[in-house]
Amino acid sequence: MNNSQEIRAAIEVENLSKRYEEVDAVDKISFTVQRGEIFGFLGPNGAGKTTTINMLTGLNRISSGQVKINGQTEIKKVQEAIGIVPSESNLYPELDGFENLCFCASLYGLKKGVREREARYLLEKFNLAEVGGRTFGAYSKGMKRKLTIAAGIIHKPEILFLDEPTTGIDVASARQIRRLIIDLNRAGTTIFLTTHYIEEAERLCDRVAFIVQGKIKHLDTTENLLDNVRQDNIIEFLSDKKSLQDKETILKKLSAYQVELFGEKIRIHIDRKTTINKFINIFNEIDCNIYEARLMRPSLEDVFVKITGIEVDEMEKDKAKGGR
Ligand SMILES: Nc1ncnc2c1ncn2[C@@H]1O[C@H](COP(=O)(O)OP(=O)(O)OP(=O)(O)O)[C@@H](O)[C@H]1O
Repeated sequence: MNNSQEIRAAIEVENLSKRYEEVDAVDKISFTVQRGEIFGFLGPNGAGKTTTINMLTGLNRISSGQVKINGQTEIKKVQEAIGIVPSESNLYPELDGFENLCFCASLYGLKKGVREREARYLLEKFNLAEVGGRTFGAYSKGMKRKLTIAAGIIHKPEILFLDEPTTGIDVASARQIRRLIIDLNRAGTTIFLTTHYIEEAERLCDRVAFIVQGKIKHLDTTENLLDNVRQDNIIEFLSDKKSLQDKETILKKLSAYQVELFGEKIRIHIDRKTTINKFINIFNEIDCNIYEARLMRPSLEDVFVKITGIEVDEMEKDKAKGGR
């Protein structure tokens, strides 16, 4: 690794492993997170995401390998530079929201005036001002998650670790949290997050590592991962039953393409450069009515399934119970 890479790297991981008695929870993983990135660790239950994040933040002992945060191997020396948001909240149920935030800020040595000001600011920013005086134990799941994130950033860390930030919360709260993550990143925070929601990784992350059974199966920019499957674009035309009666003529006219006809729909597999004008002309020639055209873009989900062979429903169903 050359010097310029070293300066830019927020997190460097080399051959990191964690072995529990029976299980290689994390098995010789290596990756680097650059300053200013949102880096996602995507994998099914039990893949090793939490174990990894815990080793990166000093909460779990490393079996072998090396972690550097801001070039430091000793986590204590960079404690103030990092913020940790665990998947299960670590806040005190008997303290109210404001007190919890002030307490976390005191752990980082913030003075009373500063921590109270920051706590008030964050309660406001996270739409929790009204419940700032309510005990944490009485918060809803979404409120708890937001306050836990607020607690993780009260000391303005350079690098934020988020373990499953939107698991088990409703759609609106999940969307708000994603917005907050993007805002934090735009303000300069490097983000390392774990998720088993592919859509979340696609929306948020600059780069994504697929982790399965403790190993990184693939690591690339979200753009490159999507490029893997974008050659397989499909355009779907909505027609009507009468227009689609003469299937043979339609298929003959479109014989240069892979075509599927079903119900009132015509699906045509195209490459990225194909425009839809030519199809409209063809449909006009054969008196086929078209009411709607829709480009069906493949998603990160398609890439994930292609690379790991894991069906997404399997991966997401266990944790989907709480709704998002
Ligand atoms: N304290 C422990 N003792 C023994 N095995 C453990 C321990 N913690 C985790 N494991 C095992 O290590 C593997 C990885 O677990 P980990 O919690 O890191 O996965 P994960 O990807 O975060 O999963 P999830 O999405 O379900 O939280 C699993 O097989 C798990 O059973």
